[in-house]
Amino acid sequence: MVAVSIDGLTKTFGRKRALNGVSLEIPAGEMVALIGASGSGKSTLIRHIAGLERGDAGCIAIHGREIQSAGRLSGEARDMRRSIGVIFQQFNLVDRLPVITNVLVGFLGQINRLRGTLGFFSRNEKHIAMRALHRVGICEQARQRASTLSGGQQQRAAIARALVQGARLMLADEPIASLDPASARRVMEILAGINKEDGMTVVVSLHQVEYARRYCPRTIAMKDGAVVYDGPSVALDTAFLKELYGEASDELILPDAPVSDQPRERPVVAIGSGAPALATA
Ligand SMILES: Nc1ncnc2c1ncn2[C@@H]1O[C@H](COP(=O)(O)OP(=O)(O)OP(=O)(O)O)[C@@H](O)[C@H]1O
Repeated sequence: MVAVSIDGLTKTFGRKRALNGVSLEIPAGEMVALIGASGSGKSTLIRHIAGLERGDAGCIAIHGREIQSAGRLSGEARDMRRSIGVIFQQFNLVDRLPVITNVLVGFLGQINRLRGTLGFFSRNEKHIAMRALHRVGICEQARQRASTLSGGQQQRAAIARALVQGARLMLADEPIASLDPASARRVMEILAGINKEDGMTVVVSLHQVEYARRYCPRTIAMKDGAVVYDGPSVALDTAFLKELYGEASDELILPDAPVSDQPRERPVVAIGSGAPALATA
């Protein structure tokens, strides 16, 4: 089963072409990193996959169902969003509410509106929410206000909410950008664990390539709204990354990136060629 299928997606904001003919497929159960310099189009792509933004042209299907095509959202988009968990850099929790309530919000698409508005959740729903918090390692903080959690804990609560939602596809937009290295590793380990244990498809945009290499077998790199690399993360070499990130490369490239003649095993799109090039293994 293909989790995400994108064909010829284009998006322009004013004169800025944020997405330029993006086409790609992500099989269900993969964990994929999305990398690229600031402004390359990562967040815009994630928002389109999530059905939160409409493209100008092209289409996107999630688990074989079209969520948008030629600038129109499908009538099923709202329903489909339930199977898509989205995590943002800024956690998107309600600060004044307890952590457990924030996680229970994940049920809102599944229960009737009145019950959701009044905040009546069943024993079983509370049990599921506690299990999700246990899974991300913060069940002891369940009764605390969300605002009292550390950044890493807040991000873990956001992941728990996506689990409760019953998502099959997790889109994480720079989930570790504002975390210290230890918290960032913990969040990435949780995402990798969910991917391995539940077979959840995970697409995660990252600034630092080190995390892509460590946790994601596949990396998609973007530049100026286009996919310029799609292949194994281990094959990302220093020369390519310097070209991808330009001046920012010193901050973003892992120190032990392999040398440029590292063998590549999968088809890649190379910077500058504009066309897919089959690299040799
Ligand atoms: N709502 C918007 N209105 C106008 N321009 C936008 C909008 N959203 C994105 N853009 C522009 O589209 C381009 C891609 O932005 P996007 O946020 O997707 O990049 P990014 O790779 O996620 O960057 P970063 O790593 O800094 O978050 C940028 O030039 C950005 O300014």
